[in-house]
Amino acid sequence: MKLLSYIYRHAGRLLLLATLSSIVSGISGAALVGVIGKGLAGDGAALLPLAGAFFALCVLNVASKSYAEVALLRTTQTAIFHMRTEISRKLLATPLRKLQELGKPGLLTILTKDIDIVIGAFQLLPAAFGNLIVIAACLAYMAWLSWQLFLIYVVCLAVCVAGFTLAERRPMARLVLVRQHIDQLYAYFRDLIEGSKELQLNARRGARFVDDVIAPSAGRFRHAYSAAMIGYTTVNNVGMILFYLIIGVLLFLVPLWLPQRAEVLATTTLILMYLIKPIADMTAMVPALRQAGISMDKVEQLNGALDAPAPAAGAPAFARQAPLRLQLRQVCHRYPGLSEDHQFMLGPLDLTIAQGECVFIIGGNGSGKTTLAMLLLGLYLPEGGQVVLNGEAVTADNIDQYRQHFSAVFADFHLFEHLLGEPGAALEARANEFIAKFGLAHKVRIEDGRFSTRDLSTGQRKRLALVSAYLEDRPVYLFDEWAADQDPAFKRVFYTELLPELKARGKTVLVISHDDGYFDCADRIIKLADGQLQVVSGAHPAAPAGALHLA
Ligand SMILES: Nc1ncnc2c1ncn2[C@@H]1O[C@H](COP(=O)(O)OP(=O)(O)OP(=O)(O)O)[C@@H](O)[C@H]1O
Repeated sequence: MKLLSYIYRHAGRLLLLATLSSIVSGISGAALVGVIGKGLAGDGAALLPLAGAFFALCVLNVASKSYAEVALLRTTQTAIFHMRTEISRKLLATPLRKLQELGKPGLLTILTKDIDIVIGAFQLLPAAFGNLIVIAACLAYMAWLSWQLFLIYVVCLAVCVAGFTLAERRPMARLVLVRQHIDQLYAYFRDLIEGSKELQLNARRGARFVDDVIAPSAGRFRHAYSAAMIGYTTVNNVGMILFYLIIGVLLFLVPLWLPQRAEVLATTTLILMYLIKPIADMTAMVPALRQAGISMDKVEQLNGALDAPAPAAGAPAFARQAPLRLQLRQVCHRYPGLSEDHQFMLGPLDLTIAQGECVFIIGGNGSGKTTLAMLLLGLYLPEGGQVVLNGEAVTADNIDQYRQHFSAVFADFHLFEHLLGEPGAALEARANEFIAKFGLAHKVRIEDGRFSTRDLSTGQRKRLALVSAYLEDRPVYLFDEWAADQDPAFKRVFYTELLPELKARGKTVLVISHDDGYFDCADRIIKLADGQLQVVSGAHPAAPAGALHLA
């Protein structure tokens, strides 16, 4: 039902056309059975018109069935397209903290496995839909032939469906369990792929990971899946036996107390035989449709969790004034810890950064440098206090606009294959210039708006990430331990040439660094310790007096 309503929302018109042609196909199919039944009754005089009706119905049936299948295929593909693009857009609009809380493994399982399962079911829907229409048309024809037989048949069928629904409860519960095991198993697979170096290096550890972690999880999946499918197979087979039983009752027992004309009995039997395949097909689809229902719940839960409120129209804009003035006022951020006493708390911090400053953020591991960077970049909204740009406070409504002032290369950066800028020769030429500037012209170039390769060393890939950041040409740059993977020569180029160049272009540069040998390259140094500003040195002439306060 959820699948159908999703399709209806995204391709309602096509679904309507598909439904109409399926109805024509179903009715013509049922009429064909009727004509065959009449032919079997053996009235010689009527044979010629019957032959005409038979061939006309054949053509109508094939044509409407083909159209319905094509229309349903288009409908389901449209729905699949919307599902994939909608969820990607929503994901991008979701606050980073929320994504971090949802977790990469869970998100990936939903985006890949669950969406694939739903897509698989979407692809079954055309056949399911066609079968439903055939069943409905055949039942209608049966009712027209003999309402008593129809009533008895419908009552028997309803009892069977109720029995099926009851018997299906157990395998259905197993399917829910299967989905939970998939989550766990996929998280372990991710560990296996990302930790393959460590596991290959130590054969014993690798074997233990497979034997003690993956095998039990895969075993739990196998057990639950087999139990679910065996359950469904048993229920389906019992259902088919019951179906034959109903045919037997209608054909041999009912006429004993409710005599029927031979022609009616023959045609009814024909209809029931004709219905065996669509009904068997429908019941065989049930496990896949149930799995899709469970996956659709996951997709909808994710959709709900990602339901970021759209930025309010008329959100306060940032004054396009130069120079930019960035302020943190009593800003704080908290991460949950093992217990209330072990929470990490950054701030409250007060800080002002003026345009053209080169500020180094230093401090020990876990002191809060990256968290401060996330707040400055607008990737986290502060839990307390305000981030203010040019006198305008950053809120959920204007945060997207705020972020457009920054470009960053994170410590755990992601290098995109595509440049993702305004396409054109100018962008490619600038990118190639930067590649040459960063000493990679012999390794990589831009082809069709993308890097010719990303198979490079970590330090080289980080230089390409810098190319992407340079291309964005934003007023504020943030580099989180960018130089950590660079050789001494390029590290020096970064601190003594690239940073001053950016500064000379009027850019504000924020650098998270542990390279104490280059701290003198900063206009100002901010030191964090356990989430608090500790030591501040230097003051940029552009920074107003008292711009920086210790919390
Ligand atoms: N997603 C998270 N959930 C919970 N706690 C977190 C999360 N990210 C960071 N922390 C905690 O917040 C604190 C500050 O982390 P942060 O990454 O800001 O430190 P850092 O100064 O950048 O460290 P490093 O130099 O090691 O990169 C750490 O104690 C860390 O354990």
